[in-house]
Amino acid sequence: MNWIEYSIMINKEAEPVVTALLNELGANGVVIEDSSELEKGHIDVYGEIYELNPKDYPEHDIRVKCYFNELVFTDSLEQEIKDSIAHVEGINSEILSFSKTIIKESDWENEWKNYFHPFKASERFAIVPSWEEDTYDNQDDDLCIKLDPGMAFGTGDHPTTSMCLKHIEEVVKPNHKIIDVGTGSGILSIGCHLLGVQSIKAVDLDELAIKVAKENFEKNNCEQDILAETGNLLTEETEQYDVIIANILAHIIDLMIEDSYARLNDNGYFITSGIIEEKSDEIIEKLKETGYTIEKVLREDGWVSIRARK
Ligand SMILES: C[S@@+](CC[C@H](N)C(=O)[O-])C[C@H]1O[C@@H](n2cnc3c(N)ncnc32)[C@H](O)[C@@H]1O
Repeated sequence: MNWIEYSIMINKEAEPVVTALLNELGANGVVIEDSSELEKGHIDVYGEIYELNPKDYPEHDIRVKCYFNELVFTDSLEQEIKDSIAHVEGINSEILSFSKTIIKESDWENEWKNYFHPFKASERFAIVPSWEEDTYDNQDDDLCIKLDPGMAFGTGDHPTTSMCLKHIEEVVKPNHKIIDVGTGSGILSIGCHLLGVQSIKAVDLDELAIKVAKENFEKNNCEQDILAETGNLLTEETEQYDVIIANILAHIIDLMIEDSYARLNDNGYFITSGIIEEKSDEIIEKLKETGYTIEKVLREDGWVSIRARK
């Protein structure tokens, strides 16, 4: 089976809404190539400054690349993507353009290897792809999440994920019981496990995500402690948790706020992310109305992540 790499040129301001839309329309993996990255000095995990390859970046604005299984990427889906993005508020139609490439299954792994290198996602967590595991020099004693991106969202380089990792490293304790809703690659569950948590449930609506998450749990030797299964938000949950994590999208998080409150123990944490700036006040208001105290709000590149406390 082949994959479709769909590339979309957009203006920077539209990035959060466009990536959110692509995730909603079923994209498996979204990569952002930002021309302004080329101008920054990048420091690798060894503290060395390195240069990005200009070939991988657009000369101006932002290129969003997203990936679809060729069987689902129909003409009507392509049209729906074009129409939805053309109607995004603030989209610059002079910059907007679309292009499509077919990636053979056999080339897929190498394609990711070009993009994906070890990096620090937060104070304590580093993300290390399996093919660089043996050569990674862990000078800072980072907690290393071994990850191959596969076809599920969650490589740690998206601000919505790294902001969750920042909340997690601040509040999660080994005795906590945790549910990771919309686990994707399983990255946040692996992070919790590295902090010593032994009771974790990871759910996702998407069967493929659960398959990839399980593979990643095995790579991190935590498959014994994490129960991974398909599920829709918290609708089928009957147990109580100390921490509920959900990096999805504002309108989906909205649907689970009341259930999250009911499923949390007193003083428990609800860590949410995937909320675009424009929706954050609405979500914060609803969290407060439900009974939560807002403990910390992180913001990055137009995305907001909220830590609420019961
Ligand atoms: C943005 S990704 C987050 C992945 C990972 N947790 C991270 O932080 O990088 C959102 C995930 O939520 C899943 N999802 C979307 N709607 C869902 C629902 N109603 N119930 C459970 N999972 C859902 C998607 O399949 C996707 O894997």
